[in-house]
Amino acid sequence: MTKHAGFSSDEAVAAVVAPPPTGLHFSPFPPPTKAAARDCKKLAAVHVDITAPMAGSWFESMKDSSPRRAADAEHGDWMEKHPSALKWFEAALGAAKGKQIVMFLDYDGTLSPIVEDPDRAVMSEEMRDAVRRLAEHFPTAIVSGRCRDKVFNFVKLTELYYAGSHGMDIEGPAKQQSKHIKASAEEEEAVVQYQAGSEFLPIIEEVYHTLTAKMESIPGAMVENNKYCLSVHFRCVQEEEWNAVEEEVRSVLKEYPGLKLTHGRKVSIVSYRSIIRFYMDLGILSWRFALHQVGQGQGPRFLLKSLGYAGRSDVFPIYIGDDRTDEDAFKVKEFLCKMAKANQGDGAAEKMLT
Ligand SMILES: O=P(O)(O)OC[C@H]1O[C@H](O[C@H]2O[C@H](CO)[C@@H](O)[C@H](O)[C@H]2O)[C@H](O)[C@@H](O)[C@@H]1O
Repeated sequence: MTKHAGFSSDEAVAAVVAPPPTGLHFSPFPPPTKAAARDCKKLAAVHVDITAPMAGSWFESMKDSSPRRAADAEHGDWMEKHPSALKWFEAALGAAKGKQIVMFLDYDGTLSPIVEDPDRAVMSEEMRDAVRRLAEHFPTAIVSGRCRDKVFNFVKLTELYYAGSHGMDIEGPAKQQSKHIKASAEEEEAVVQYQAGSEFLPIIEEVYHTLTAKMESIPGAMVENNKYCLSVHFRCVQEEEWNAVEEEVRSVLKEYPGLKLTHGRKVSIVSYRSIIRFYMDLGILSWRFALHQVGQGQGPRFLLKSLGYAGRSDVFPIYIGDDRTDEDAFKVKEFLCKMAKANQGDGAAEKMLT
């Protein structure tokens, strides 16, 4: 498999949002694995408690976040736990039949190769063309941890939705530009927009400066300002120094108890809400609630609403991503499915996700 041909990638973990379980609208798809069930149970432990002492497992888990491509036993084990959704491609096609597909694509590591310098994570023309063609057929959103402007500057396709800063900052095409939205004449000029948590911007900015100063003493470490969240990169830091990076980040965050810490691929992400909550707000993950009418879903379900698909049961969202933050999204999806099956309301889900 070519790393960046089409939407497949040896490193990518692609998730196809499962149709509703039996008794509601659909049967489980793809078949749940034991590993997936375990991951689902670990949901509450995904985010880092910065007041807790640094666990030794942090280091191992960080190494795992950039899986090796070599076909060794460790890699085989990783692949077993993270099976490619392409295995179920035919089944996915079948399950999507007659439904409206909505595409959610991660940027780094999915549309662009992982590189040492985040500013050089350029997307190929071939990939841009593939996304362009995809968007001709399905409403398509790019979901990224990067700030929205930055990811737009990489992708440069005006017909897409962009959910930057893990969904805290969303902008869609003017409705007249989107063939997927049925807009009234007055609405045609309107640009779909959503920003949340602007009151936290000064704090994020302050922490950005503090962390940047702290990282100066660690060769290779770098802080990226993604507006609503920050990424502390350590891809270019010697492995022996990774703990130093983590300790510095945690010591700064102790002064800001409201801020959350999440880990991606050789990156520590600082945000004012957990990434899982970002995705809840984005609406991808409230999908099941809309589908099953189990609860009201407290997130704005922004993208789905603006596309006019909220509450519809004939929609088939597909989310493709490669990072641990994307895995959060997949885990929540599994979790919501369980909640739906257990017939518990949104309130319970929200409580467990906070
Ligand atoms: O959720 P994502 O959109 O995947 O955001 C996660 C981080 O992606 C970017 O960092 C990753 O890609 C870089 C360029 O290839 C690489 O150098 C880095 O090690 C990766 O973690 C982005 O630069 C970060 O801001 C995001 O947090």
